[in-house]
Amino acid sequence: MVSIEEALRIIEDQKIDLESELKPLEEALGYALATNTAAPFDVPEFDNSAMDGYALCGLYQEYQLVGEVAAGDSNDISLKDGEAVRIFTGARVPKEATAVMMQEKTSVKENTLFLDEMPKAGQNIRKKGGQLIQGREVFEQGHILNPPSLALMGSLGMEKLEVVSKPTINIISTGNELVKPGQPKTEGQIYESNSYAISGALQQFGFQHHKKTQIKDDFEATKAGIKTALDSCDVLIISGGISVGDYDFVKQSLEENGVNELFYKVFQKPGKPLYFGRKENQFVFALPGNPASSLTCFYVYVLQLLQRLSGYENVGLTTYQFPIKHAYKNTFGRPSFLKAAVIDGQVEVLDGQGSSMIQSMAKGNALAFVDDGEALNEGDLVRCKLIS
Ligand SMILES: Nc1nc2c(c(=O)[nH]1)N[C@H]1C(S)=C(S)[C@@H](COP(=O)(O)OP(=O)(O)OC[C@H]3O[C@@H](n4cnc5c(N)ncnc54)[C@H](O)[C@@H]3O)O[C@H]1N2
Ligand code: MOO
Repeated sequence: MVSIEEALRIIEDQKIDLESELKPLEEALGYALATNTAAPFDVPEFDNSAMDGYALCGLYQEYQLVGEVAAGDSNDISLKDGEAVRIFTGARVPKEATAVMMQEKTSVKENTLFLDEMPKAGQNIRKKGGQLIQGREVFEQGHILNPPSLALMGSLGMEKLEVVSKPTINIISTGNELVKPGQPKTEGQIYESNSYAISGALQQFGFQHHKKTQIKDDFEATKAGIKTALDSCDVLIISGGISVGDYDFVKQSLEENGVNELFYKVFQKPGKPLYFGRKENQFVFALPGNPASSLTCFYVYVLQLLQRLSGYENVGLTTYQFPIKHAYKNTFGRPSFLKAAVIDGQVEVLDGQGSSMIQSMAKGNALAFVDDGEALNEGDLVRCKLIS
């Protein structure tokens, strides 16, 4: 049995080879850049107007109007002192322009433009290179592509990006008692639900599973199912069958498939029988079958590895500290990740902390960490990971 810290360190210490691929912009969200990126040209590439209005040559309150420039126009109007052109947001500002005045502060009589106030030099002109200078670094390798990053790369004309590949993930659920939702079930059977939590949590963080299978509690079937799943994934996530019962065949089946144990059992609640192993460059998590245990282990351990395999530098859920709304003592005999709700900056530990209880986790939004035997008074700070 290892401590939570030891388990996390073992995951962190794994040597990992990253691979990269070209991704179209539309599919690159959430990927880490595999290379440094420099700006191929200045952004903006030319001085342009920040307003619909008039581009002015010289600083006066009255101008002679000599034409119009719309966004996308490439014609070059040259202005003389005391002249102005009608201009629109994003349109190229003539070289000689001193400022742009927004149209609400102007009036036009015949060909003469009158301003309500004196313009200021440079006003409402977005300067060439104001955001990025050609050749300078835009993003370092490892930058995670969020929506504004995609916009920026698009504005640099980049259609495909060299990104770190994400791992291929397979899911196996084990248990004779499990029936797929929508199918008839007999007494003693339950509907399979862990795989939906895992595939949902994968999607929540920009991953997706490749194949999902269900295996009976049978040694040969478990061994064969694991072998098949390992044929097509980088990370295998198994739920159930990892404890010490007579029908728990996962650990032995992993060994027989050449997977080396890196840790088994963590001193924590929920999720004590968590297993982590490796076979060359493939990783296996066997999550305890209890629904709250398997999902908690995903958030605390599996996510970290998936993000590292994707080239992320900062991995896992951030830990925040919130004052607790009520006194609480952890009497479970193990350090605990408690189902909790963070509301208005305060954390409430929810009823229904059993490892099989998923409804409290579904209604909450956080895992609150309380150490073994720790007694908290109202207002004490609690470390929380926000899960939704
Ligand atoms: N003698 C001991 N018994 C148990 C121990 C122990 O230390 N000694 N540990 C308990 C703890 S803690 C946990 S957690 C569970 C984990 O057991 P398994 O990983 O072997 O899980 P199962 O026995 O297969 O299932 C446990 C529980 O969860 C339900 N389950 C399983 N898979 C699913 C699924 N895909 N969807 C919905 N529900 C699922 C299953 O029906 C069981 O109720 O072991 C304790 N026992
Ligand atoms: O550790 Mo188990 O996950 O308490 O139920």
